[in-house]
Amino acid sequence: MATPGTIPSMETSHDQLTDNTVIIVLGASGDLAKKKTFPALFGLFRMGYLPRDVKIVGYARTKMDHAEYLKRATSYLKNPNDDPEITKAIEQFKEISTYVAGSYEDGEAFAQLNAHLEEIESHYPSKEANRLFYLALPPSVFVPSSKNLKEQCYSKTGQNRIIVEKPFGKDLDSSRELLGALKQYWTEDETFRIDHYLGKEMVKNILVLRFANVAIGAAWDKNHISNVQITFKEPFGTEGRGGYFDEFGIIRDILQNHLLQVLSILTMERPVSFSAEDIRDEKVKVLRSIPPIAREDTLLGQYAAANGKPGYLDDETVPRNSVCPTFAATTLWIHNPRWEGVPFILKAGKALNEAKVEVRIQFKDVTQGIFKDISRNELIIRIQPSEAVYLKMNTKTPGLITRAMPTEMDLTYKRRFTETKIPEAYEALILDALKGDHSNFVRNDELDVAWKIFTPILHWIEGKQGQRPRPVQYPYGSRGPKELDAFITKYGYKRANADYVWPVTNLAAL
Ligand SMILES: NC(=O)C1=CN([C@@H]2O[C@H](COP(=O)(O)OP(=O)(O)OC[C@H]3O[C@@H](n4cnc5c(N)ncnc54)[C@H](OP(=O)(O)O)[C@@H]3O)[C@@H](O)[C@H]2O)C=CC1
Ligand SMILES: O=C1O[C@H](COP(=O)(O)O)[C@@H](O)[C@H](O)[C@H]1O
Repeated sequence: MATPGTIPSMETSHDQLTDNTVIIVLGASGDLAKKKTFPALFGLFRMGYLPRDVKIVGYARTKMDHAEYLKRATSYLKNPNDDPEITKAIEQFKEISTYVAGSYEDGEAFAQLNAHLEEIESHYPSKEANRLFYLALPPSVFVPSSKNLKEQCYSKTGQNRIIVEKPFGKDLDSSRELLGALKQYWTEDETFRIDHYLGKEMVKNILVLRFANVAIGAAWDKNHISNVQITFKEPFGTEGRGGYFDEFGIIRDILQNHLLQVLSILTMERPVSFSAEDIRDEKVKVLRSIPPIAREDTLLGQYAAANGKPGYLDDETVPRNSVCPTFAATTLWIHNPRWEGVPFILKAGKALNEAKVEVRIQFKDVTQGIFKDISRNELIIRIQPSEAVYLKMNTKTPGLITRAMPTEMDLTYKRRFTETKIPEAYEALILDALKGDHSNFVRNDELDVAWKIFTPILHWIEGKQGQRPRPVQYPYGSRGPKELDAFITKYGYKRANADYVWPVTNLAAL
C-alpha cells in the first residue's frame, strides 16, 4: 500500500543514475562552484544520495596541483564544531575528487579530460559509463564548452546529462540564439537549465499547498484575491561585482527568472499529473496569458550611499552615471478567467533593510455591514529566511467584548519540523538531475515566453542615451524607494490596522 501523502510521480525515480557515474564540474575554480556546487555535492555525498562509487572531476583554466584544488573545492564545506563524522566525510569526499586544467575553447584539452574520465571508468565493474556535466561557467563560454563536451567527452556507453546555469541570454533574441546554439549539441532531454529558486523548499511546497488543500484551492482566484506581491530583499549591495551586475540589472538578475518562476507556479492551473511535462505545460500556458510589462506598471530604483555604506555609483567597476536599476517593482496581469484584474507585483532590490523572500497573497475585504474596517486576510509564504506559511486572519477578541481583531495562524518550519533538515536548493536540483527529473528545471519554451514578458521593458530601460528612464534613488539599508508604498497602494494593497501587536519574529534568531 502506498504511504499516505505520497505524491506518485514526485517520488518515483525516472531514469536515476545509481552506478558508474562521474560528475564533471566545469568552472571548478570559480565562485559558484566553490560556494554552491561543491557544498551541494558534498551534502548529497554525506547523506548517501550520490551514485555508488561516484567520482567528481573539476575542470577549469586555472593551473592548480591536486592539493591546491582540494583546498579550494572544499573551502566552503561547513564543519563549525569540528564534528569528527563530518571531518571523515570531507576526507572521503577529497578521495573521490580530481582536477584537470584546460581552456573551454580547446578541443585537445577536452580530449585530455575525456582520457581522464575513461581512466576512472576503466575501474567501474561494467562498461556502462554515465556522465553528468555541470556548467558553472560564464555565458561567454557556454557554447564552446557544450560543443567540446559533445564532441570529445560524450559517453557512448551510458547516459549524458548537462546542467546549465543562468543567464540564458539577455533578451528574447539573444536567448533564442543561445538556445539554438546549444541545441545543436544537446537534446532538451539531456539538458537541465537551473533556476535555483525551483529547488527551494517553499517554492516546491506551493504546488502542495495549492492542490492538496481544498480550502486554499477554493479561494485561489480573482473572486477572493485582491493582489499578490512576490518580494525579494537583500541587505547588501553589488559590492565587488558591480561590473557584472551593471550589464544585467535587477530585472534580469531576479525578476525575469526567480520571481517569474514563483509566479507561474502560484498561478498555473492544476496539472494532469506531477510529471515534468504536465507541470511545465501548465506553467507555459499561464505565462502566455501575461502581456509584456507596461512602463507605467514599473518603478525603478538605485541605491545611494547611506548609513556608512557606499552607493551603487561609488563602486569603481560601475560606469559613472549608470542608470542600471538595483531595485525594481513591476506589476504583471494575467488575462485568463481565473486571474483577470488581479495585480501581481514582483519586487526585488539590493541594499535594502533586510534579507527576505516571500509571497504575500492579500484577500479582498469582507462585505461591510456587520463589520467595519477590519483587516484583510493575508496568506504569506516565506521562502527565506526561516521558511514559514502564515495566515493573517480575524478572530473575536477573547473576553466579554464582541470585537474582531487581527491575529495569525502560524506554520513556522523551525518550530513545527524541529528534526527535519531543509535541503539546500542546489542539493535538491542536482539530485533531480541525477534522477532525470526535469520538473524543477526550466524548459526552452518557458524561457522564451519569460523573455517575451520582460524584453520590451528591458529595451526601454537600456534604450538610447538620454531616453533611458532614470531610477529613483533610495538610501542603502532602507525599504526601497519612497515611492514604493504609493506604487503598491495603486494596485489595491491595504496595510493591516496598525493597533494590533503582532508577535515579534526575530528572523535572525530562528
Ligand atoms: N512565522 C512568522 O514569521 C510569523 C510572523 N508574524 C508576525 O506578524 C507580523 C505581521 O506580519 P507581516 O505582515 O508579514 O509583516 P509586516 O507587517 O512587517 O509587513 C507587512 C507588509 O507591510 C510592509 N511594510 C513593512 N513595514 C512597513 C512600513 N513601515 N510602512 C509601510 N509598509 C511596511 C511590508 O513590506 P516590505 O517587506 O516591503 O517592507 C509588507 O509587505 C509581523 O510582526 C510578523 O513578524 C505573524 C505570524 C507568523
Ligand atoms: O541568482 C541570483 O540569486 C542570488 C540570491 O540567491 P539566494 O538563494 O541567496 O536567494 C542573488 O544574490 C544574485 O544576485 C543572483 O544572481
